[in-house]
Amino acid sequence: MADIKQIAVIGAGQMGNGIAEVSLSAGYSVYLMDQSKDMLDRGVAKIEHNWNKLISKGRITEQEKSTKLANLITTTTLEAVCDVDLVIEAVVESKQIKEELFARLDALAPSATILASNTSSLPITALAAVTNRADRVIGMHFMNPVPVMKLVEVIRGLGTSDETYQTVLEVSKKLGKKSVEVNDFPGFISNRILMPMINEAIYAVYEGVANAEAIDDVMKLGMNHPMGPLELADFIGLDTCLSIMETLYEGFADSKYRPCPLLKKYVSAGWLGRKSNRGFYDYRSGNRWS
Ligand SMILES: CC(=O)CC(=O)SCCNC(=O)CCNC(=O)[C@H](O)C(C)(C)COP(=O)(O)OP(=O)(O)OC[C@H]1O[C@@H](n2cnc3c(N)ncnc32)[C@H](O)[C@@H]1OP(=O)(O)O
Ligand SMILES: NC(=O)C1=CN([C@@H]2O[C@H](COP(=O)(O)OP(=O)(O)OC[C@H]3O[C@@H](n4cnc5c(N)ncnc54)[C@H](OP(=O)(O)O)[C@@H]3O)[C@@H](O)[C@H]2O)C=CC1
Repeated sequence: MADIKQIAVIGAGQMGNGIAEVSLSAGYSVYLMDQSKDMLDRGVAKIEHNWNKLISKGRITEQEKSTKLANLITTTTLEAVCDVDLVIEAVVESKQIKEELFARLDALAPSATILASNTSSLPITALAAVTNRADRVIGMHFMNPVPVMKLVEVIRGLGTSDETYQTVLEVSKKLGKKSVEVNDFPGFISNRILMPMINEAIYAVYEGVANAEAIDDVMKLGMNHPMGPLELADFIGLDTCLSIMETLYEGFADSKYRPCPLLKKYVSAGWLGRKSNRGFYDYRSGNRWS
């Protein structure tokens, strides 16, 4: 099993900054890379905000926060981050972008480096196929919000070695997560089950069965879900939800996964949920409407 000391996280969006946060808290040295300086600044601000909350609750000290922050390096240059033991990719859910990135990572990183993807649904085997290290490519699928949710789905590509799998299990454990082993099929377990429910809730809005609030209330009050499916879709990001549905639809060639036209419409309008302040709810003035 490889001894992991340094982790590079690629993509500083909501998942990337969460993965960086838990990695720093577990004592790893972390590089956080994004193509946008603004996203890096926002990512670090979110990590500091979370730690400030923990300080105010007396769970960590200012000194502990400073020590963890000293182990973080941010950069917009991929070349600057590749000399690490483990890379965790968390860029947008696009097969093309991720494959291009994995090919570049393979060219830049030492041959022993493990390349993990936080993809929600895309085939790990196909990402591995653009590299020359299929045995060291694996899925490491965290849940949102990363600091709170206990699960990591660990997805073995066709060529993932047992050593890579065991190393990633050990890292997940050190991050305080419970791992579940999953084989490489579209949407894995989590999104094969969650996303059709969200898509069905969107169909219910589209067909005028009820408004978003009513649908969310049914699932929260009737089924004890912490968030209703539409609130959760806004939280995940409607662009990500659509990409996942498209992967399921294409991957299984089954019409039961057809993305709802209303979801497509919202994404094409730039209504991406919380991250764009508008989705099934309006977050622009702290106001929410469906
Ligand atoms: C799409 C994919 O590929 C996979 C996915 O991730 S699917 C999405 C999976 N995630 C979910 O389903 C989340 C469902 N929602 C929830 O579990 C809850 O609403 C929630 C945990 C997000 C918030 O919980 P809540 O009780 O409504 O709010 P709140 O009281 O503010 O927060 C509870 C705790 O979480 C913490 N928290 C909430 N959001 C946080 C965040 N973004 N970062 C860090 N901590 C956070 C709070 O600080 C609080 O901590 P303490 O209990 O220690 O004080
Ligand atoms: N949202 C969720 O609930 C979950 C998402 N995931 C998965 O995690 C991944 C990230 O999702 P999420 O964090 O929500 O997305 P976000 O949109 O919040 O963040 C993605 C980040 O990646 C950056 N980025 C895009 N292309 C590159 C690149 N080539 N190199 C470096 N950075 C890049 C984006 O920058 P810019 O804005 O400049 O393009 C953005 O900052 C996706 O694969 C998603 O499916 C997994 C679990 C849960």
